[in-house]
Amino acid sequence: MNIQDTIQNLREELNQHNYNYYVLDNASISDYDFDKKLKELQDLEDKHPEFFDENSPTQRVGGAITKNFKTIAHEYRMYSLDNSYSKEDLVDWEARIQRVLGNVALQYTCELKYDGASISIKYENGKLVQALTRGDGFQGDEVTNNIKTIKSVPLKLKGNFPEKFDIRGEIILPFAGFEKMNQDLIEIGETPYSNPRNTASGSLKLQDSAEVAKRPLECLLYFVTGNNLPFSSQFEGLDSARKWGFKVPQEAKLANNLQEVFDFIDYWDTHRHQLPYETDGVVVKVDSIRHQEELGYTAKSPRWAMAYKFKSEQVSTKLNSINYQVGRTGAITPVANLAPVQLAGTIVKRASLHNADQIEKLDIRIHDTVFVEKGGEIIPKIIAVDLEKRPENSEVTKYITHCPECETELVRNEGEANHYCPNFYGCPPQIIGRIQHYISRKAMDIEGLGGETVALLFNNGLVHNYADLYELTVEQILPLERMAQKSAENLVKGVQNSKEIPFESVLFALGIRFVGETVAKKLAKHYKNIDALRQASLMDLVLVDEIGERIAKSVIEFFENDENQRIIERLRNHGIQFEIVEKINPNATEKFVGKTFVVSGVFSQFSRDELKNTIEDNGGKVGSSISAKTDFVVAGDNMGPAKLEKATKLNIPILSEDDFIKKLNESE
Ligand SMILES: NC(=O)c1ccc[n+]([C@@H]2O[C@H](COP(=O)([O-])OP(=O)(O)OC[C@H]3O[C@@H](n4cnc5c(N)ncnc54)[C@H](O)[C@@H]3O)[C@@H](O)[C@H]2O)c1
Ligand SMILES: [Zn+2]
Repeated sequence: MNIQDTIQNLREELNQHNYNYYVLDNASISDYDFDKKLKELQDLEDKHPEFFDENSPTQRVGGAITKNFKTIAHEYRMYSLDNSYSKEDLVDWEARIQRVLGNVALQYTCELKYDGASISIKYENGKLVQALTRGDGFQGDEVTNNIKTIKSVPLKLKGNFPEKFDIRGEIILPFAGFEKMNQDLIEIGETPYSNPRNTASGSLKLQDSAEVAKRPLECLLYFVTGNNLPFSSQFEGLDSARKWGFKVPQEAKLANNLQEVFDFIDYWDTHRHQLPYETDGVVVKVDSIRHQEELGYTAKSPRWAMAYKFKSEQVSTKLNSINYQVGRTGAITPVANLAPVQLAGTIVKRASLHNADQIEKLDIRIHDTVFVEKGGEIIPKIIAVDLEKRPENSEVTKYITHCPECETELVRNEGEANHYCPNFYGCPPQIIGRIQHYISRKAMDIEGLGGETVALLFNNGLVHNYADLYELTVEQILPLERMAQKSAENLVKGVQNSKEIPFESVLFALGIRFVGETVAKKLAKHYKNIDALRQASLMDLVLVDEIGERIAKSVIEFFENDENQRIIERLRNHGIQFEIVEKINPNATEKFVGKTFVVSGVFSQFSRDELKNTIEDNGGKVGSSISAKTDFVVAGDNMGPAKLEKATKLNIPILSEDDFIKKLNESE
């Protein structure tokens, strides 16, 4: 291949990766490999300036605009950052700067590099007016409504702010929130998200801002841009932004020379794992804005800033074997057993392999030497195989075809990543898992009974499903390992007490696939009792607010099953709550009887659920979409434009939150 073709191929390949990464939020190579290829291209282009192309990925910001949002041009361009991987790179950078500025003394602002999705937010007269993604740097997606749902983004500023400016920051998902989201997904049998960055970036592009509001996103700010700004350095800029009400991390430091920059880098290279969010490096910025202006920009990044990337914590180790775990919903998860190795402060023995596709994509084989990385995931993951160390007689991994626990043939539904064991009622880990879920805190909250005891009860033939729990006696339990009179009595008592648990938690406890806590609440509220839910048709179910076809089908399948019907009858005979107990609200009135409301947007004094409850408590109905039957629309902070248009067209009065409260307090 000649040089020109090599360059062309690299450009095409990198463009495809950019698309996967920025548009689909689904990278197909590691960042490390991506950066290596980009560097390779840069080197070739430097050596062969005759093949220069302003559209090369080395010359352009990698992101892209999507078609799902309004495209708007940035008033001030958004740039990327130059990368450095060593302190020598920074020394060279300072020398380049001093060639431009002369031998002036330089101060640097050092900041952490937050790993999320960049955002530019425009404020006018102290009010948030617009938020754009970086897009291709010239124009971005308008995601104002989604950004407004993030609690740390001020809608109104305080203090002495300029009349008009843009502020730049990063939308991130802190580890705790990310893990909670994943825990919720795992609980209902869904595949967890792969890392916080992609999840944050994907969240920005959701169409329904009410969905975005549920995600624990945060916005960390690092740069103010505009005309006539009231500060003359980056460090002062950060401080001003803090005073106007923005969340600007306090870790930023002013360094008086490169040595102090290195100290900052060294400190955070070891302490970054204690931060509540992910950072992949440090950003070093020439502090004086006058100097920044003098230095200017390349096609892709400012000359006055440099990202220093931490070496991602990677180790190589041997893959000894692959285990296949069966979850409570029957989903199969392959797990790699590794030769124990030290990584990011812990000893790693296992790594997630996700699913069959992942194994095939990376061509992971037993006895391979693999690279393991610890990112924002709960357990580390394998990112590549060291092919040079592959043993000669190595064989392609054959994914299992039968359940390792019950030997049933596995199935894989179209469009799903995981294989399933369909032996719902005979596969031990599924049975045990279902009972463990049933007794868990958010479900039936059974005190005196833990996950291990459930397994013990099952293995001793005492329970086969959660209805069996209610027939356990102290005499039956006592002979079990480590079981004393007192604990046996507590167990039986705990089980009996669970008869008080309200219907919505019972519905969650049943463990219907895709029916998590929130969905269970919705269904309980809508149908009021289990018989109404059991008789609901597919059509009927999907009409319930926020219930999609996938959930609806799963509910129907659950109730069609004879075994489930029998178990439910037994639970009913034991006195489990199968209908909602209406709370009597002393503030309830009849003032909204016969009126249908549609609620849209985000509110400051109510959560959406509280607002809906208030309407219902006062006799009104809450509709899911605007139609001729709607009497009022209650509009929060960022009602969707389509809804607004529809309401106006149909001449339906739109109430602000304040209007609604006024109406509520009006005498009848
Ligand atoms: N794996 C893949 O397929 C793939 C594809 C494309 C890009 N990538 C990865 O994405 C990265 C390149 O993306 P990029 O062009 O957005 O550059 P970048 O993420 O390396 O740096 C620029 C961005 O850093 C952010 N940032 C965070 N903290 C900041 C701070 N304190 N000050 C200023 N900016 C801050 C800003 O949003 C800015 O846009 C590389 O790490 C690359 O490996 C990977
Ligand atoms: Zn099985």
